[in-house]
Amino acid sequence: MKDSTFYALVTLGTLGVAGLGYAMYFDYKRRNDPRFRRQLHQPGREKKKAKQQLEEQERLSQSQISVSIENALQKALDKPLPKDPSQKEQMFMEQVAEGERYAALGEAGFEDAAVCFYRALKVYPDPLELIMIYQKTIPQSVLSVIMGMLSQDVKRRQENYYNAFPPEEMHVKIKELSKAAAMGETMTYKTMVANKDFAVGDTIYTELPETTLLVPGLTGSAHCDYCLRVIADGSEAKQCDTCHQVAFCSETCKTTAEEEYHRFLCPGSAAEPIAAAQQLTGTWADKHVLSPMLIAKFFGHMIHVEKKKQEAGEEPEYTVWERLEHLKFLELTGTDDDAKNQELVCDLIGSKITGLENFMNRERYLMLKGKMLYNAIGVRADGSSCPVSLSGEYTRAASTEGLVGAGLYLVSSYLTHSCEPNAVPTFPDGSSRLALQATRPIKVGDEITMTYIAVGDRPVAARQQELMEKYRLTCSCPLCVAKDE
Ligand SMILES: C[S@@+](CC[C@H](N)C(=O)[O-])C[C@H]1O[C@@H](n2cnc3c(N)ncnc32)[C@H](O)[C@@H]1O
Repeated sequence: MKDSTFYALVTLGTLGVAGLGYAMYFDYKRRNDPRFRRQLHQPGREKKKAKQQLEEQERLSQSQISVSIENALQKALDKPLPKDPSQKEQMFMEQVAEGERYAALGEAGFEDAAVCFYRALKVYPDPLELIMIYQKTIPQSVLSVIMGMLSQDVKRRQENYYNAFPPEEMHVKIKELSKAAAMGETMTYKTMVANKDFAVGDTIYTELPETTLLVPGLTGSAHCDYCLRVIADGSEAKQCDTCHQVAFCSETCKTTAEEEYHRFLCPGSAAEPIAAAQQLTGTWADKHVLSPMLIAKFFGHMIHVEKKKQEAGEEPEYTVWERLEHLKFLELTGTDDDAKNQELVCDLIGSKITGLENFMNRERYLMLKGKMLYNAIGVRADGSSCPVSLSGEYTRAASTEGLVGAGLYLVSSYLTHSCEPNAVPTFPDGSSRLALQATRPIKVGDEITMTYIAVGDRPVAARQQELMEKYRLTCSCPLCVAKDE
């Protein structure tokens, strides 16, 4: 059964608009969606109106606009927004009516009108649709202020993002570093630094993954498909009642997996197989190509998390999508296989979430694949660390021994590679819960590093070649820089 269109709109509104930033999404649609472009640029009367609006916009000096944008945004954000859907609806109606009253006063009422319309936009499930309605119904000067508020709001959110992420209790910060790299270059990148001193063996933080994937061959009965833990001998593995192809270590893992992703990905019963799910499982099990399955699981997880927050009336500061957006990714050129996998993922998740096929276009699919390949970390069940290495695709890999799967971790993704790292991801519970352990003394402000590849006693050229091929990075770790000089 499909989830309601309203829920899908809210979810995709969150993903597509709040997630990417209204302005970016707006701009993206304008460039890529012909239907949207047509709606924006309607001929005849609309063109004339647009010209008048442009002239009006020019009349307002830049300084006037920017002052009023700052003020207006502050006013709009000063009062908290309701959380309850019916209160939101009521507030929406009130703000639009009030905005219209202010707009009717002419220029003197434009700032207050923009505040009201902006607050209405903040609670409307599909803000993009509302902007399109505003375009046809409110004075252009007010719309200009609203669009300015929007980009200012997005900018503020971007700037503030790392103030509250990672959470304080993890004792690390994300900082931008510039440093000398090989061959005299300077590199600037985001990295994780310590917020306090750590001794060798200390656990710096622990982190749960957003999504995980078991190595093919371990599914079925040996390991829990949700937390990757070994299912102990004698304990009753709880298999999916329909496909019997995945097992869970507990009823909780089974229920959570069902809610988050398995309801999309279950390949069905032997009697009635679901073709797309079977093919996706085959891509992973036979070809060892991990990204389609990771993407599908991640999507299921993200929609589940956002839906839960909505149901609980929580107003998350940032969505899971926004957090993912902040991670770097490999820019990839799509292959025919990618196109097929994108279709499979859309078929599966789109069968439950209306509108997903519009959201999950080629560009976004490749971006997600690039995020997974760049950031996923391998998981071992026995307490030591061993990033995954697969035949077709890879994750950060120190060695392939003891591998049970891969996970996407939003904080640990920021760990920089070093050929002589000061930390190592470990999995002390035997599950995918990651505990980052210090392997050297770390002082406040020090960059925290892990190794993405097998270092051993390999020569610098071999390491650099692998890092370039897999991560397109020229390693600036002390070991590589020293060897280059
Ligand atoms: C997976 S991301 C790590 C997090 C990333 N710094 C970010 O901003 O999200 C990999 C990127 O980090 C930087 N990086 C990681 N390890 C590095 C190293 N040893 N030397 C230089 N750059 C490195 C490069 O910019 C690389 O493209």
